[in-house]
Amino acid sequence: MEELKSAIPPSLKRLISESTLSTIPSSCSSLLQFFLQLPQFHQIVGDLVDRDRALCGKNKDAALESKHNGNDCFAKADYANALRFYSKALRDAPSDVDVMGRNLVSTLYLNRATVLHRVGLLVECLRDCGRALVISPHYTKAWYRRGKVNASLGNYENAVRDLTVAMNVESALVEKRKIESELKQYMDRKNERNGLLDCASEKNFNSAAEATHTKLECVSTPTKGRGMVSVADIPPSSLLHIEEPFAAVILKHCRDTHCHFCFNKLPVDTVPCSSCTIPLYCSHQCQAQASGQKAGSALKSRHNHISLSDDLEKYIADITSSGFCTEQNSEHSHECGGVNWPVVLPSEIILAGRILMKLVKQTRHSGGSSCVVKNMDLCHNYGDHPSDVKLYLHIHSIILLYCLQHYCSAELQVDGATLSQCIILLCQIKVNSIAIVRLNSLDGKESMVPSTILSPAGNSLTSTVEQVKVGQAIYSAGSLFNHSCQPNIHAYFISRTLYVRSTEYVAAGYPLELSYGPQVGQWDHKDRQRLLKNQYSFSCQCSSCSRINLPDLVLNAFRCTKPNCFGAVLDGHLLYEKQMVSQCLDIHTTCSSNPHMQIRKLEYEEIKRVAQCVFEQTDSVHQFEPGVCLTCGSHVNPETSAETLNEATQNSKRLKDAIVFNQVSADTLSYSLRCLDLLRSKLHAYNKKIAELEDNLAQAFCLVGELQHAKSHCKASMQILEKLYGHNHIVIGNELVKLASIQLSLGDSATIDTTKQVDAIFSQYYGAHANIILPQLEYLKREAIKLTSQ
Ligand SMILES: C[S@@+](CC[C@H](N)C(=O)[O-])C[C@H]1O[C@@H](n2cnc3c(N)ncnc32)[C@H](O)[C@@H]1O
Repeated sequence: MEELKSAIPPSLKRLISESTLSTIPSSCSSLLQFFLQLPQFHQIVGDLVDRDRALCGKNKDAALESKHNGNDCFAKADYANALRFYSKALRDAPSDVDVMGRNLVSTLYLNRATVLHRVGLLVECLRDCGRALVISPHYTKAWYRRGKVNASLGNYENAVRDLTVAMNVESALVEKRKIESELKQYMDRKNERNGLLDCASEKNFNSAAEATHTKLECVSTPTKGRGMVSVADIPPSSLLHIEEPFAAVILKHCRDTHCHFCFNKLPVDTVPCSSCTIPLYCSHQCQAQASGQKAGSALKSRHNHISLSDDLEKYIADITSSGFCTEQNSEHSHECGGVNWPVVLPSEIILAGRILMKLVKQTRHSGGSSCVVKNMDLCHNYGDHPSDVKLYLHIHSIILLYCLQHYCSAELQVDGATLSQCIILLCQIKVNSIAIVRLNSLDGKESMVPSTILSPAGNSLTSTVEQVKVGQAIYSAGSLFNHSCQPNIHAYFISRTLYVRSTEYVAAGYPLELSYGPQVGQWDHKDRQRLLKNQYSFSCQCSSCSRINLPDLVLNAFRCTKPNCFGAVLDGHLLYEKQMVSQCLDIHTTCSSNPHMQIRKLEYEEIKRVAQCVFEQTDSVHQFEPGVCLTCGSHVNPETSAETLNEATQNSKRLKDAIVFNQVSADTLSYSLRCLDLLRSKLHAYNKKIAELEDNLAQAFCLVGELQHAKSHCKASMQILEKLYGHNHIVIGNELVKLASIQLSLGDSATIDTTKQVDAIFSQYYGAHANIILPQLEYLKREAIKLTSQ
């Protein structure tokens, strides 16, 4: 793309940079005309769409080579590599190739199932057997393996059914006899005990069913365009909104780790797309929903002179037909077949392609004749984008439409009008797309494994959770929620479904606002404003940005050197308009009458304590000089403090590296403790840098097995974060998870109270879904109860 960009003459670049909403069609047409005469353009488009140059297509030879390598590794009992090679072979294998009379894909699934059985991954093994049978229902070895693994799971009823089918489809007499004798053993055991449920179902788990009972309304706001309110008062933790995405796409860095449809972490038994090597799915269901392909042909027992009971017929039908097919949701079909553009172009462009194709299909289904794609009812701000973004939008719209045209040339014209709509769509995506996130355990464990947190010394890790962005999606109604730096609602995801829940009491008609990223306590006012401007092109007008907040004053502040003064010394200029100060003063009176603002009342006294003078001079614009205490007016030399800060920041980085590489030495710890003393002597007690270092020290002490120290540093970090975020914020919930895991390792009876606090916060943010979002929670609760009952 850089090559194309540099070929554009300055006059055309100027035309694009000066383009407005009404002139985009003509600037697009001019750029298109220019590109059409440019040989590099045709070369680039050819590389992206030409099937002869495609690198992501199925490849029989590559699949056979990986299969061979997998077999070698299996023979040497190198199961980890055998698994890797079979998965790679599955990714490359064309779906219609037979090797030695057997479909290659089903053979590979069974080979992988055998490895999974060997390494004890029984449920995964059962699923792979099912996948082999969906493709080859007469595959004796797959029925046989299925029977064996069901027996290993104690599920003798299904083991008997599997071996009965295996025996019936097997033609060799010797083999039949062998199966028969095993079948007899399983029948005896079946009679002895009832087995577990067949847990190889490919259906998605059923998330705690909960309905929304709150009626929301889209209203027009004075400063933020449209916004959402509730028609009635809402208690905390009410589920307000559930929505499937209009379109969604996985982010590039998660392509090999997360399912391309539901965005959950991939299991070891991944399911690749059946027509290209790009997407990986966690199940046949996700594969079918993304590609609109239906796998499988049922075993026709009657035609094969096999006589089976009705119960067994139904059992076979359940296993051998994948049963998943939704043509409407086939979001990947236009990207499939091995062409390169879905891998090369940025995720937001792929998302735009998915939306355009969905709109084209909707037009087709409704019998619409227009070939021009209509726009979504979403806001955008084309005019506010800088020149380089406008150029990027123009170039990528042309490229994208050329790529899509190869799939549906009749319905998508590459002309000024369609290109203009594509650009608007890309702008809408920039403003309205929502990042799909997952809570990940930083110690690399999805769920808390007892040994990692219970070891009393050495290699003990706290359970640390962080949010990771895995996908990007457009939710039509979800994008009507505005942003607040102190949000009163919380958005989260189960698979790709968006859930929105209130986190505090919200009065009827009061704006329901979530956080697009930066929050009070995390960043100060100017950094929040800068990020929202850069990323979303708006100046935040939320209530927290319109008045003084305690976190904004102290987050990056130095401490006052005068004894007993708790005042903050700012690190840079801070400008407060009169209105922002008086709004804060008003809170004191407003709070008493307004129940949903009670929490602000609590903050008021604290703000006053830290920044008295702000409240004493309410008659002008306040410009605070750096280096002057907000409370007593004493002077502090910010330069010497800044030096200390730099040194401490360097050390924090070293400590973090030592934690990542598990190389925490006594020297690193004692040096970090000296830095902590230094930070505490120079920075305001609520400065976030102190919290970060305390947090790192907690983790470092955990690693060397000094859990008492780990506990006190964890608590010290939390005390600061509570001042910055408030007691019930989800950030505090995450900190409490760490504290509870340390307390548990210490056998500390306080664990039960900590887990109760974690439970309360997570329930407020996730309601009945808390245990799904944070599987560690259930474990912590159980272990804490055990501890108290000992
Ligand atoms: C996802 S949309 C929200 C719905 C939007 N207000 C509408 O009318 O469609 C994001 C846009 O809403 C506006 N917006 C959201 N939160 C805002 C805030 N705190 N301050 C100012 N504008 C905001 C900005 O124009 C932003 O680009």
